[in-house]
Amino acid sequence: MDLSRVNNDRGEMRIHENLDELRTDLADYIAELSEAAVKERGCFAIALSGGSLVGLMGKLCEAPYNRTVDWAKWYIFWADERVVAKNYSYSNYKLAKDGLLSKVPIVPSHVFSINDSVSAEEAADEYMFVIRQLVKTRMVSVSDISDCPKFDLILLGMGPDGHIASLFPNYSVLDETDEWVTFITDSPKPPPKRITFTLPVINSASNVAMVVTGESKAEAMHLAIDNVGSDRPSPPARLVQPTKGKLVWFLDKPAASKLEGHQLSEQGQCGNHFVNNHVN
Ligand SMILES: O=C(O)[C@H](O)[C@@H](O)[C@H](O)[C@H](O)COP(=O)(O)O
Repeated sequence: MDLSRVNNDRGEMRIHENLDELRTDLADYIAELSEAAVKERGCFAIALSGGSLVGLMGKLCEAPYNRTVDWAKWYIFWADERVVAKNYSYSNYKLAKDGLLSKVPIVPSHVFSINDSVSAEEAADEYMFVIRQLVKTRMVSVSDISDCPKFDLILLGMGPDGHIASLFPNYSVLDETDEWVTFITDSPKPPPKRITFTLPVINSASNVAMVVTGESKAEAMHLAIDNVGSDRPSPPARLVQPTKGKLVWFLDKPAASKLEGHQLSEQGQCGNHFVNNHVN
């Protein structure tokens, strides 16, 4: 696999030559984390997002992963969800069900989708209650420095404006520290009503993967990673900083194209952030 890997204070960057290689690397990464969590604590608590992410996880439905992953031990959540009916094309649950969950032997009672028949506020409260029960039984671990749930893996995409989950730039929910799950009713990306994990929950996870592809994300990636100075906007993605967990960025070259040092590393030289380390 032709890939450049770099570690810096913003996590590990994995920049892929093409989407097919990114898909394989992402499937390997998720399968390895699942195996480690099942070995260590008997189950794997994973939170998904919407957008292109589920499509990029598609290799998990294929050999060898469809047979080797211990699907019965997976407990599935959503880091954010649109408050719409589950059969509606906007639903992140439907996206994941159609693209992944219906194709592998997941236990239906391990799939924790939101209540879509109540208000966004009630859906967020109920979802927090559900997670609280699972933390009590340790199906979801708990952070050792706060009372936050510690998911084994939270998978996030990023919008061109730098939003993650349903935490959009300049929204007050970015400052929410009391709740695990909160809501908005005026999302700039449709549909308007959404629930979302808060930053303390995201940053308490054992592992966070940011999966970001396409040139439209290049500027937001630059603002999320590089030291751009306080006069430039700081996108929500910059606030993803797991306290004790590990952060990995899965990028394609267009998404990475504005990162400092990327062009230099493309020419085989060392940039500020990038040292080419080709892994086979
Ligand atoms: O439900 C949602 O809208 C998402 O969870 C959202 O945060 C998404 O992950 C990003 O907007 C990236 O989406 P793309 O990968 O499709 O650009």
